[in-house]
Amino acid sequence: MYVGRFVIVGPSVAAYRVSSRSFPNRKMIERDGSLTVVPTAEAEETDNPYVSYNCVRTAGDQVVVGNGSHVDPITEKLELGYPARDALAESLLAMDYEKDDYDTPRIAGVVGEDAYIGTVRNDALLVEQVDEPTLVATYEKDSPEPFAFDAADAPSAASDALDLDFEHAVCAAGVERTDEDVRLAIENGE
Ligand SMILES: NC(=O)c1ncn([C@@H]2O[C@H](COP(=O)(O)O)[C@@H](O)[C@H]2O)c1NC=O
Repeated sequence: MYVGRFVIVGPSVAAYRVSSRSFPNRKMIERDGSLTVVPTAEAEETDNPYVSYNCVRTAGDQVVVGNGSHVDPITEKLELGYPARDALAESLLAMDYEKDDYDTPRIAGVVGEDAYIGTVRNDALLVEQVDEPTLVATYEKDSPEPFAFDAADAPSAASDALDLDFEHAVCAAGVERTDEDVRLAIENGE
């Protein structure tokens, strides 16, 4: 099954995976504590505005994951003290679904003392508190649903997400939050 990009919120572990039919030549890099999706050296030039972005950012002891540029305003609102529910709902609604050929939804998660997951589609805005591993994807599985995911730390969250049996895996990020710190990991595919 092809579900496109997906987010899993654990609730103290999270993962974000890029799966892509159209833009497979991408990888994640770490910059100043953020993870960014960028083209690989082999990638053809594109003017698609949705395929390179910060996919993981930290705001104090909270971490934001998502499939596009909405990760930035969500992070900035958390830094201003907005509750995670409101930061997600306001940013997703303001930026809305992607204006591409598929009306691709925006998906995101926040890991913190409380954890949330959300999506904005062309027919819905959904933001939910998470207390068990929960997945939302851009296609097919496009409403948050419980999902068996038992990764215990950031590296295994990234590698387990990359290995999940959904088509066209490209790269994945893992997040682990403890009371002491936040850890991030990257797993880039072949
Ligand atoms: N975030 C991403 O990594 C990403 N990759 C592709 N898209 C969008 O989704 C469309 C479909 O891509 P694909 O056929 O790879 O699923 C692309 O034309 C692009 O508008 C993305 N936008 C949202 O998921």
